[in-house]
Amino acid sequence: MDGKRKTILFKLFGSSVSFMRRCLFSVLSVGPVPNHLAFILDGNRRYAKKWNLGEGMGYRAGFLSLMSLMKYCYELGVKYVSIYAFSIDNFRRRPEEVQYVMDLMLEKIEGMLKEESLVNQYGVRVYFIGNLKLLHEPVRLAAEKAMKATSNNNNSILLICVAYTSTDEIVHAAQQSCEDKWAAIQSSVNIKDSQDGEEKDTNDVIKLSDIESHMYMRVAPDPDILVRTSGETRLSNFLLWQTSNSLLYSPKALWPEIGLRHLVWAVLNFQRAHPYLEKRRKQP
Ligand SMILES: CC(C)=CCC/C(C)=C/CC/C(C)=C/COP(=O)(O)OP(=O)(O)O
Repeated sequence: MDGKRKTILFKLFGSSVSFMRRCLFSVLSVGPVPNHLAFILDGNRRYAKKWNLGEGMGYRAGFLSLMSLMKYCYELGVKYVSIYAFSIDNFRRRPEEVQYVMDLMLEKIEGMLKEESLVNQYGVRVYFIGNLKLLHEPVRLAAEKAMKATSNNNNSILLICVAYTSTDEIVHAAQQSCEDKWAAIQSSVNIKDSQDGEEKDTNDVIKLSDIESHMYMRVAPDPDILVRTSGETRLSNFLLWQTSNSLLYSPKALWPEIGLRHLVWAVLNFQRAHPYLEKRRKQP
């Protein structure tokens, strides 16, 4: 078969697969579609080992899976996708491994800024979530640039958790809330001193809403589903505050092996559990 025919056949195959996927999503959309999916990308190094690849290739394969899954999520109508891309604990890995992931991130973030990228194709707004000061400088700058460049996109939201752990997020939010409260108390004392007026209500109790308004994840609702690949059933310090009513799904597949069937299975399970999850959410 000559090259031209092969290309035509390849394109035909591609468009019929995408047509069937869209039909499948139309059927799935008859039930409730999750608004927010969160993923722990586990098993990249094991994938590389399994296929005798260099460790770095595991991460590269992981990035490709991430792109396909994001595409499926947005086609299905999921508005928010969160990923655990690098935890604060991951900085304790071998320096050359950390450097490899940072270089890969830099390369991929720069790719996101290109016009033909998935992010621009689907109108995705990107947030980098976490203690960004811990990132290598070029990655932090690229992350800030990507957040700014996509700030007018509003079809879907991608939250990339890097230099993130839940405990760090909670401590940060608690510290910020205390600082705000302290500043409010100070300013009310100053007003009282200068005006010698009526005492202002300076409630010095920190409320749940104060903490929540300082969480890094405040820009998104709580996840409906949390997926952790490679059969692990631990949360590993990811979104501990936000997942008390999320459906947890832990397929055996390593992250680079995750695909459409896992997404469909997760959504079907969510739809089955939906009445119960909704009831839990409405409880005060
Ligand atoms: C720009 C952007 C979002 C890039 C993301 C790139 C990417 C795939 C990062 C994954 C990093 C990571 C530490 C995954 C955990 O798997 P693991 O290495 O712990 O695998 P293991 O469980 O087999 O050891």
